[in-house]
Amino acid sequence: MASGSADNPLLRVLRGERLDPPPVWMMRQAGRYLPEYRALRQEKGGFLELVYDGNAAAEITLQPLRRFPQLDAAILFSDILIVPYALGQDLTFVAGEGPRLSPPLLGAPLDGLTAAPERLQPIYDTVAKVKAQLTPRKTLIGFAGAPWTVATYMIAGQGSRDQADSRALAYLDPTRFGRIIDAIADMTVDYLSGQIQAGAECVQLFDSWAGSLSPEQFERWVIAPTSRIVAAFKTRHPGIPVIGFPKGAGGKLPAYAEQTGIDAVGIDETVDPVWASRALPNGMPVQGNLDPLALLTGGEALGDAVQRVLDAFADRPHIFNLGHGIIKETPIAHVETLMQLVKGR
Ligand SMILES: Cc1c2[nH]c(c1CCC(=O)O)Cc1[nH]c(c(CCC(=O)O)c1C)Cc1[nH]c(c(CCC(=O)O)c1C)Cc1[nH]c(c(C)c1CCC(=O)O)C2
Repeated sequence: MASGSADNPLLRVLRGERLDPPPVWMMRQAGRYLPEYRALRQEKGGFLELVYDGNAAAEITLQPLRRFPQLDAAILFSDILIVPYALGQDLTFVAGEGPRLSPPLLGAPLDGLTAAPERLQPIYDTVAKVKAQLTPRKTLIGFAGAPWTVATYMIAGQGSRDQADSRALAYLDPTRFGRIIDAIADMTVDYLSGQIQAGAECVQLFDSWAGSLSPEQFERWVIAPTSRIVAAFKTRHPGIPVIGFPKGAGGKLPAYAEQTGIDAVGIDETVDPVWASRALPNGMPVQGNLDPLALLTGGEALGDAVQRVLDAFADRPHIFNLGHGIIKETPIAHVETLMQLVKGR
């Protein structure tokens, strides 16, 4: 099933080739910094309405590629919190406040939820719609949240600054916490697999809160469940690349890269790319790590920051990306400049 990567830059790099210029995409490239996204969101009412409208979601997935022809990949427009929704929690997005999941698992048992895997089906339809409209040179990236990050939302019922409730539960009742992690991991394997069957060509696991765990807890709740997901996924889809993005992992990145079975590792903007290039396994593709604030700011600082990233990864397979999602106030003109800086005029 390792479909033709011959003329597809992102897949070539994910399979270990170095390309100059590198392929480029941006985390959160479909979203609020684009006026065409804001217009559709206004029209359809809310974020979840967009995700569950296949035509709208496919259109939003493709919007950034229409505007920036240099982009090498489309990332499915959806959200990591669709998995908790499929596990039976209610999901809403409160304007200006972010996501809410109920009941929060801090006060309610997991087995009180009724799994609803049919809530994933519309997402696969979106994937198929996007795939049908993409040229073979552009890669379609599927994604899911990693169990630790998803668990922090399920337990608190919303985003939380330091994930304290989840970290405490993990110490207090590791058996109960482990059951939550396992339920997320199982659903995630099905979810990623469904995206591949529908036409996605690689997947990324977002572990946005990996940075809040102590080394032992990181081992137990980031590395171990990620390894299980990757192993199960690879059994179903041998040869399909997995990108792992453990945001904030810092010095724990080499262990993550070596032990989880992922094919490529995403690094955030706090990681020194020169260190990362030396410390990460030889030949492993690295994705990152322009500071989203440099992109927001633009000007000379942006040019310098882009060059530092390109230089640091000159000797290994590299996928140019931001260290985290694009900030919604980022001017379109700065993204155009970034594309020219990475790809040459
Ligand atoms: C933690 C997390 C979430 N979602 C995601 C993460 C992990 C990555 C990260 O750390 O940024 C991942 C995500 N969310 C979204 C995508 C789509 C694809 C893409 O990257 O372009 C992806 C990959 C769309 C979205 N997901 C969300 C929006 C904004 C919706 C809107 O207001 O229009 C988009 C475009 C909403 C969302 N979704 C989530 C939050 C906390 C919020 C509200 C805060 C915010 O608005 O940024 C959970």
